[in-house]
Amino acid sequence: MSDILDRLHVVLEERRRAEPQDSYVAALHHKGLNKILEKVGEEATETLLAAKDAEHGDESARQALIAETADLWFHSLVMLSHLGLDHRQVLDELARRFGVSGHDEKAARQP
Ligand SMILES: N=c1c2ncn([C@@H]3O[C@H](COP(=O)(O)OP(=O)(O)OP(=O)(O)O)[C@@H](O)[C@H]3O)c2ncn1[C@@H]1O[C@H](COP(=O)(O)O)[C@@H](O)[C@H]1O
Repeated sequence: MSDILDRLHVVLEERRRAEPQDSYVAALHHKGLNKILEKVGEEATETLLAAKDAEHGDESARQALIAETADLWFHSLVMLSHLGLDHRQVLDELARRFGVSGHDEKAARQP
């Protein structure tokens, strides 16, 4: 799971230097933090609406919630990238709360 975050991170870093007309992420960086935050807010709202639908919904409602959550995570990663941060600091923080260092994180996930 964190492998895909690592790979996406590499792409997001490249997009900070890309031309806005060539890439959605580069266009977001070009528009600036306020636009990125607007997208994070939009995706958060869409995610909570999808969660309400999924509560008593069918499989397609559950899939829609997964897609909206992916949009929210993705735009949150763009926000972190815009500010010179990335998923590794967030995973380290979660690991700290879980009572392990980032280094021990994989071991802690073993059943
Ligand atoms: N994971 C994603 C991803 N998830 C969602 N999105 C985009 O996020 C947008 C979602 O916003 P909306 O649903 O509001 O759609 P929209 O109306 O088109 O958006 P706006 O015009 O309102 O900004 C869509 O345009 C999606 O295509 C993503 N765009 C890119 N990625 C990843 O980022 C990488 C780099 O993307 P580019 O910068 O486009 O090369 C890609 O290889 C992907 O791996």
